[in-house]
Amino acid sequence: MDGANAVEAAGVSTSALNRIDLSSSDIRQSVSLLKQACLDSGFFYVINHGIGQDLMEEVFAQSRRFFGLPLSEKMKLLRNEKHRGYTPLFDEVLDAANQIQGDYKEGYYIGTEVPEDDPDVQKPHFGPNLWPSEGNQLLNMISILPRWRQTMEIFHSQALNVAKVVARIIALALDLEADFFDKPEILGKPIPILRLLHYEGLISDPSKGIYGAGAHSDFGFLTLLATDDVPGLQICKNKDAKPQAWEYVQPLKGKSPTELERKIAFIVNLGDMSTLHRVIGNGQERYSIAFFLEPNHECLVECLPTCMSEENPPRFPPILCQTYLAQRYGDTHADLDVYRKEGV
Ligand SMILES: O=C(O)CCC(=O)C(=O)O
Ligand SMILES: [Fe+2]
Repeated sequence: MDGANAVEAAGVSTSALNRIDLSSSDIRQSVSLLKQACLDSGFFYVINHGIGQDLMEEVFAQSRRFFGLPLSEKMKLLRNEKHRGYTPLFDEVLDAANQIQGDYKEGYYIGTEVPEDDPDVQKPHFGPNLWPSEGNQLLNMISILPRWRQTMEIFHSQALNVAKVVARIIALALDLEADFFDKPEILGKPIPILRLLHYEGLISDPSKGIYGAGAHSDFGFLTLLATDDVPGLQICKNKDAKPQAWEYVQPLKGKSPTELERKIAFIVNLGDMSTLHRVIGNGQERYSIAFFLEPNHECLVECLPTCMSEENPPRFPPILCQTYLAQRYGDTHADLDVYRKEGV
């Protein structure tokens, strides 16, 4: 497969991931490429995903505008207990054992808009979003961030569609019916989380425990990741190897067969089962947009029927999606009391 042709770049090899073309009518080929990619690393590119380049660039531009605001303004939109809003530097610690301070990145969480009068608002991760133009009296954000909410809502909804299309190919690759994950109890009311990320121009130093993002696997079903042109994402295919070998995943701009413009491809990784990955800063500022698709709160996450047998029993006990997410978010994010104590 492509991945075998790793090329050397600045001392760290680059993993050439398979590309799944969502506009292709050859579904068998897509399934086979996805299956190979998942057996190899769980990472692949999705090209021709249908999200227009203009929208993609608008999301990056809006993200830059938001993170460019003074910290005092961003802190007014500090993440709440529903995990919506701004996460400052070091809020997340993805690899506590190897990091001195936490992730050298700031972020912004946006989820499904669930109004206060909707019964679902009781559920963790569900609630109203925090929007920069709202609840902020001191700064007239509307003039600074025009169309911010609109852009994010459109992207959130289109990314969810892309993720669901990818989920169908994953189902086929697992010898399941294409709509296996579309069942009401699995992706009927999923938890789709958009996260804008900004890495300042820091040079990481693994020997000193300084990382853009510490080594981790994601928490849910699958992640779509769009990045700017600055490299930084690295994967480690064998977490048990000593020493661990890390390879870069390069940003990819795929050429659409029907359009001349260059389109940003998504890097996809299979959530919790994904290969360990991290972000290494090279001194350049970097922006990325992550979209995490997690199943319904009450979905029982358990070994799939086609992935077990008598000789190969499930490796993990079943767990409710919301229980697992609560554990992982709790383990990796700062306690909000820290900020209360700081008087935010
Ligand atoms: O910014 C990136 O390239 C990766 C981010 C990531 O892995 C995450 O947020 O889970
Ligand atoms: Fe990740």
